[in-house]
Amino acid sequence: MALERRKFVGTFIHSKSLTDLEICEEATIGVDEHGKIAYITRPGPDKAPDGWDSVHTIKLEGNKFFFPGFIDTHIHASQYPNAGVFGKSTLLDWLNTYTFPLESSFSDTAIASKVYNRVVARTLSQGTTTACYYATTHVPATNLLADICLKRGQRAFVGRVCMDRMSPEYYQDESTESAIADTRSCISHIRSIDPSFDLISPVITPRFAPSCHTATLAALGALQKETNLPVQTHISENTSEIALVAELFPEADSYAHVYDTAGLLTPKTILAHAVHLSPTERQLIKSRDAKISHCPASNTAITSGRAKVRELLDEGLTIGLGTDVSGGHTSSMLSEAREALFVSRHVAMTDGDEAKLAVEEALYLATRGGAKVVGLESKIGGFEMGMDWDAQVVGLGDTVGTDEIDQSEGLLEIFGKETWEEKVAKWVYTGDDRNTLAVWVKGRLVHKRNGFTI
Ligand SMILES: O=c1[nH]c(=O)c2nc[nH]c2[nH]1
Repeated sequence: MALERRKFVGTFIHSKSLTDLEICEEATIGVDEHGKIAYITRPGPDKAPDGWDSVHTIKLEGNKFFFPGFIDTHIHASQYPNAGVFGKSTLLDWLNTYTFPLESSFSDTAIASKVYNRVVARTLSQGTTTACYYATTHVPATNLLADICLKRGQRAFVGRVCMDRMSPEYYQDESTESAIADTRSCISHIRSIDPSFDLISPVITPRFAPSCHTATLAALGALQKETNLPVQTHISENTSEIALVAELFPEADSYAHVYDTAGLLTPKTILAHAVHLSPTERQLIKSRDAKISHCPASNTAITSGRAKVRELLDEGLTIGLGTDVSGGHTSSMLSEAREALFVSRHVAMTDGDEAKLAVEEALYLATRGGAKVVGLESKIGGFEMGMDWDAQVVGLGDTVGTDEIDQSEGLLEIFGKETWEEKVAKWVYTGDDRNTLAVWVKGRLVHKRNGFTI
């Protein structure tokens, strides 16, 4: 879709590295007709190239700033109606009690349409510009999710879930052959709506090792080799699940080894959770350059465990954040970043202060880290020349005036003496989607909060 050139002026904040959050005041970014960053002037008067003088300008003032869009590296779109509904369950009983009954209802595309439209609109409004979605086993509903992401403009990886054992009879693939045929059918559909997978990409999705026969895992590994598509699955989330994997795959040395044997541990593989990995598994994952989606809200909610993110980072693993709705209760990546901060503090209570993540580290994981996890680090996750304009405007509200409580929505308690670093910390710890005023994906405006003018 042809776009107009635009200029964005004001304060830009993004991660340069895990520990370096760059704050650029009085800067200008020019975005071209293709939604790409064509030039950056930082800081100081705009040094626009020829032809950019009369371009529409979006200028931020006060406690507002541009921030890269969030990248959710693991979210079950179909489970969105269950967000917050998990009782006291843990993974295996949670799947049977809450998850499989809901997912199976997506044989009805009217249900799928309602849920998928809602989750895509909601996550866009929360600043998620890229999402790695699990759908369900149903081909029509999975294709519909891809259509909805394309129509609403969210960058997405859409996975048709493969599961042919250890699942209820009413909700599982008939055979290895049918799982592969249905997966191919979704790949073809996505190719028909987005031929170069520019915005929407298929992702090969074995649910997790226990729900796939060895032959199915191997066939999905072969499909990955044939197509070079990304893979997403779960690993080492919960101790009962790990025991089940050992029972079902007695020949395997470890959970990670099961995926490796099937050819599913690749540089394009996203492994969600990774809470209880052994040192040997970590080494194997690193040697295959597979990626990890850390899901702290879910790991807490369904009591899976506390992933030791500092250790994983120190070992050089590539990590992003995933909301894991509805194991996780929130679809907001801002909340997920906060959960990552708090879980790291719980780890610190036993392992020492070194385990604590800093705000800038959590934001890195939610943006640049996520971009690496989904293999798009040259395109998204930061503000660099040639990158796509996947961005959000964050507004914290005006500095507080009187001791009356201001009832306008989304105002944070900014007293006026805060540095930008402190304002960002207030956003991460006390903000929500009311602070997300506008969102763009590849230069296209995909969400604007009522009352915000651009
Ligand atoms: O958090 C999770 N959510 C799921 O849907 C799932 N399936 C297998 N393992 C899982 N873990």
